[in-house]
Amino acid sequence: MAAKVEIPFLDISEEALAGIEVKSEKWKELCNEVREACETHGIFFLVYDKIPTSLREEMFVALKALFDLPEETKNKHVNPKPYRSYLGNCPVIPFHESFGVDDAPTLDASQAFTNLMWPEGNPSFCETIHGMSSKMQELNFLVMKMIYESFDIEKLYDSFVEETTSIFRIMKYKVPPSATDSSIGLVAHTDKNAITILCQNEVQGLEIQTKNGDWAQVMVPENAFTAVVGDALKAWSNGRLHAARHRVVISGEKDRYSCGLFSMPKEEAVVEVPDELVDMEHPLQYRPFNYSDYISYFVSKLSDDALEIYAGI
Ligand SMILES: O=C(O)CCC(=O)C(=O)O
Ligand SMILES: [Fe+2]
Repeated sequence: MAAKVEIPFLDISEEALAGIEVKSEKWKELCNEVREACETHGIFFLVYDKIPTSLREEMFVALKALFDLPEETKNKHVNPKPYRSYLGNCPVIPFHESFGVDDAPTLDASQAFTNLMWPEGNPSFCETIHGMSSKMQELNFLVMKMIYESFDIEKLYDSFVEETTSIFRIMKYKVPPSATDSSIGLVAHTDKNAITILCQNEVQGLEIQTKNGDWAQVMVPENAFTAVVGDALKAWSNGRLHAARHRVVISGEKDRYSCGLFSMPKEEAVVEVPDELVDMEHPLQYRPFNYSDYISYFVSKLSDDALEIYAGI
C-alpha cells in the first residue's frame, strides 16, 4: 500500500478571510502559502465555502444521473480536441469514464451539453453543472491571483485572465469487480494545463508521486477542493512551481465521482516566462511556446518528459 503524505491545507473560506484586507501583510502571507504549496508539492487542499456543500451534493447526484445514461447517449459527446469526447470502456483504464466540456462556465456551453445528453431537457442538471463549473472557475482564478501576487506581478494578472479558457472534466471510477482488488483508475500523468481544481465525492483514490519518486495517497479532507499545478504553470513560472505527477487508484465498494476545472491558455495564447521571474538565480528554463502546439506534441508522443523535450532550454 502507498505511503501517506502531508499535503498543505489552506482555508480561504469567508470566515477565515474576514478582516484580511487585500494587500495587507496577512493577505500576502496567505498568497505566499499558496505559492510555497505549489513549489513544494504542486498540490494542496482548499476550504472554499463560496461553493456550498449543498451544491457539491447536487453535483454528485447530477453526475450519477449522467453516467447512468445509456452508452449510446453518452457516446454522442464527441469533440475532435483531446480530453473532451466521452471516454468509456477504454482497455487501459476500464473502470474510468469521463466527459470534457469546453467553457462550461458559459451558460450556452452547459446548455448545449445538457441538451445533447437529455434532448427532452434537464434544467436542473444544466443549472448544477453551470453553477459548479462557474464557481470552480472563480476558485481557480483566485488561486492564480494569489500566485501572481506572491510573485509581485499582479499587474500581469488581467492579461492572464483574458488569455485563459477551461475544460470542465466530469469523471466516474467504477468499483473494481472484486472488493479486495485495487486497480488503476487513471494512469500516472502531470496535468498539461495551468492549474486544476478538483472536487471528489467521499471515495479516496488520488495518489501523487513525491519528488523522491514514491507514490503517496492523497487523503482529501471532507468537502475540500484540491488544486494541482500543471505543465503550463510550471513552464510559465520558469520551473519554480512543481507540476505534481498523479494518478487514481481505485478500491473499495463505492463508485468514485469527481469533477475538475482545468484552466488553460486559449488556443492562440503563448506560454512565456515573465521577465520578472528570470534572474541570475533563476536563468530561463523554457522557451515561449504555443499551448495548443504543445498539446498536439504531447498527444503524438505521450512522453512523461514532454514539457522538457518540447520547451526546455
Ligand atoms: O479524479 C481525480 O480525482 C483526478 C483526475 C485527474 O487527475 C485528471 O483528470 O487529470
Ligand atoms: Fe490529472
